[in-house]
Parts: sequence; structure tokens; C-alpha cells
Amino acid sequence: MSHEELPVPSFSSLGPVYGEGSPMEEAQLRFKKLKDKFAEVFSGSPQLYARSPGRVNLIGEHIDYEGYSVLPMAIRQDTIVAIRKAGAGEPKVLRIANVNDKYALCTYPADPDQEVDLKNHRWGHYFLCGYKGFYEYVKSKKIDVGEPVGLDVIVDGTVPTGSGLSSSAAFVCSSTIAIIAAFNVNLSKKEVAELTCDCERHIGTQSGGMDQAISVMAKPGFAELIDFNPIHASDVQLPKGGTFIIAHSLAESQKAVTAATNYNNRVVECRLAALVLAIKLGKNPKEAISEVKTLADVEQLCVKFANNHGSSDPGFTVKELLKKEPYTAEDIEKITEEPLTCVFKNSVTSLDVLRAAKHFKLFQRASHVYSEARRVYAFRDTVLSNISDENKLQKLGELMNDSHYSCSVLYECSCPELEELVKVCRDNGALGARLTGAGWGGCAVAFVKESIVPQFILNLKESFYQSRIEKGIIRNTELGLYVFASKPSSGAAIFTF
Ligand SMILES: OC[C@H]1O[C@H](O)[C@H](O)[C@@H](O)[C@H]1O
Repeated sequence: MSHEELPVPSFSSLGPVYGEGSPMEEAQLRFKKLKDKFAEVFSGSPQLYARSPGRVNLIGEHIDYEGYSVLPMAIRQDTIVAIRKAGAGEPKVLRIANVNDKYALCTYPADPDQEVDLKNHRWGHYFLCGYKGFYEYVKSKKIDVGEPVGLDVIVDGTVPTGSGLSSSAAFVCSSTIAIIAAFNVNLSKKEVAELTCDCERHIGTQSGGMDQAISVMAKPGFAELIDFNPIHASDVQLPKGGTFIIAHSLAESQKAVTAATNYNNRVVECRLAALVLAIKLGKNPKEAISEVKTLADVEQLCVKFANNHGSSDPGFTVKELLKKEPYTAEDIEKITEEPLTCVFKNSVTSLDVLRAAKHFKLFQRASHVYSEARRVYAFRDTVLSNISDENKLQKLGELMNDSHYSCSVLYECSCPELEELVKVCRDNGALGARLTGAGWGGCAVAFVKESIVPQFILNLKESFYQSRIEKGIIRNTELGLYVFASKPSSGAAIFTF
């Protein structure tokens, strides 16, 4: 049995499992804080705890929703959810509280059919995503979990929000796993990864499955190559001598709030690029609209065309068949022979994108996706190759730099603060540096020789953070939250004690 088929592990003591590299006392303190807060807000004790980590994506950005493999690793920062099921006679209410008083108590009826109110964003919505997704799942599998009951929940998250380190996936996954365990349903990690990805879509972003998959399937000490359709994780042992440093640009990236113009916009552009390519490569428009969902769906057709012209690169076909100038909706409708509002009629969030967009950059988006997909395999192959460690580190750094260039120039998901930070990282000796996660703010990840790590962090402080400390954007004492070295951490787990 491979590790992704095993159920989410359950532990009755913290043991060696919790948070690789995290001091034990720190973990114990957090669980105690959760327990005390639970007693204070609800009285009594939680039934169980579920923990799910954030992640840093090393390479493979904005390609998971196009069906391509990605290469992230889990980080130590995580979300822990303490949960207790109410009895049958008690109020049917979901009460979601946080150890951090900044987040006010959120309550919802214990009704799996309620909609998530996307117009009024509340932090508790992420729990509701897990709740709705859980009921959809058990319904689809005909698993009887009885009548809905109330749930008392306390949340403690340490993944900085809006950082591109998947605070939302850590929250959705820990919530969903807590609910699964509270209802005593037994699922494999693979099922949990798929289910949690569906859960998070209730927040209104059409995200791929990377964040949830790594949060659920991660193993301490390894990055994972995650494949989709079906989800599968293969361990990647990173080479010795290199360290990943995560550094926050201090620009907050609010994926759920800006979805129509940023994240979901790119998902729609990729779908349109795939459709136009499929039709230009001979598919009938009606067939293309019903069959072609992602750029991966048309890769074989693109490669065949490229082969006929002496290339093996789908990017060649993109260059030949898509124009560099942005397309208007009318340009595309001439090709699809159907209004775009009909093409996307089943997706409210895509219709929001169509309303907000003036034009669509199909050439640029498709070129990014096909080239980034290849870089992921080149990264994995480099790790596995027999070249010297020194050469490996250099090559991995170059791939990360190429990935950043593509994200920044072709996918346009960077921002001035990230550009400055990536440059500062490279100027201070990083072998490679790139934005990580959705972009438009959040963190960069730099690949640095282990021997220079302390000096590298000091230099970042001086060249990037000092002026921001002086402007009062962050406090000197908080610096450790914004720039830190990260080792591959462990995946989701359930704790009962
Ligand atoms: O690579 C970009 C990344 O952006 C977000 O984190 C999404 O949740 C992921 O599914 C992925 O698309």
C-alpha cells in the first residue's frame, strides 16, 4: 500500500510526529491553549484535534488546475482544529471560535445545504466549506452519518494569512478532517485530498488540488511530486547542501476576494486557450466545448502538430496557432461559434470573470502552463540525476528562476513587492528565487546554499525589511514570522488525548 492510500494517521500522544523541527514544548503549549480556550468558550473538552500544515510550492505554479504535476513541500506552520459533536437534544448550531481574539466567534446553522455567503466574507466560512463538502461526500457515497448535529470548534492557525503558504487549505483540511473523525468516517488520504479540494471550492476560487494534496499527504523530510487525475504523491528527497528560505513580500494576497480578476481569471483564460487550440487543431467547436476542459486535454494534439514541424514541444504549437495580442470575447466567439456566456453557463464564478475581463491573453497563459509543466519534471529529474550535488543545486536554482520569469512575464501573477524581493534574494547569493503560491503578493521562496543561510537572512533584513520596519509595516521583533528557513514537514493528522 502506498502512503497516500493510508488513512489520515491518528495519535494519542504528540510523539515524534508533530511538526518536524518544532520544539515539543511549543506543540504541547498550543494543544493546552486550545484545550483551555475550549473550556472557556464552550465548557468541557474537545472530542479530538486535527492538524493540517501549510505548504511552500517549490516549482509548478498555476498548472495544477490544468491537470499538471506540481512539486510542493509541507511547512511547519499549520492549523489545528479542536472539535466536539453536540448531542442529539442540543442546539443544532456550528460555533466556530479562535484562540486569537482578533477572530470573533462565527455561528452558522447546522445545515449542510446552506450556501457560503461569498458577498460577506467571514473567517469561519472556511470551516463551513469543510462542513458542506463533508456532507456532499457522505451523501454521494451513501454513508449514513445521521441527522446533522451542532459542532463546537476552536481553531488555532500559525500559517500567515494572504502569504501564498496555503493558510486557507490548512484551515479547510484541518476542519474537514476534524469533522470526518468526529463522525467516525474512515477515508484514505487520497480520498481526503480529493474531498478537501472540492470543499475549498465553496469559497469561490476554482483552485486545483495542490494545497490540499500536500497538506494531507506530506511526509516529514520529503517534498512531493503530486500528480492529478488521479491524485498521487511520490516522495522527492531534496539534495544535501541547499536550504529553502521563505520570505514574505509583505503584500497580502487575498485569493478569495480578488478571484474574478486574478485567480479565476487565469483559470478561464487557460480553458479558452485550450478550446481555441483544440478547434484550430481540427476539433469541431461543439465537441471541443463539451470535451476540452484543460490545456492537458489538448497537449497530445499540440505535440502531434509540433511533431509534424520537427518539434516535440506543445509550446511550439502555441506559438504557431495563438496570437500574441490579447483576444477579445468576440475574437474567441468567432472560433467557438458560441457566446462565452454559454460556454461557461454552469459556472457562476467564471461568469463573474467574463463580466470583469476586457480581454484574454491566451498565448501568454498557455505558454506559461506548458513550459512550467516541463520545468517540474526537469526539477524532479535533476534531483534524481547523477550529477554532482554542486551542479544539482545550480540547476535547481536556474529552474526556479525560469519559473519566476514565466509567472511574472507570461502569467502576470507577480507584484512590485515580490519582484523587488526576488531580486534582493538573487543579489544576495540565492541560487534561485521565485514567487510561491498563487502570487499577486505573499511569499517568495529562495534556494540558498546551507553555508550562507544566517548571512543571507541578515542581508534580506537589511536590504528588504529594514525600510519596512522603519515605516512601521512590521515590527523588528516579528521578523522571524516573515523570513525563515523551512524543512519538509509532516502531513495532516488526528490527535486524541
Ligand atoms: O500554483 C498556484 C496555486 O495557487 C493556489 O495556491 C491554489 O489553491 C493552488 O491550487 C494552485 O493553483
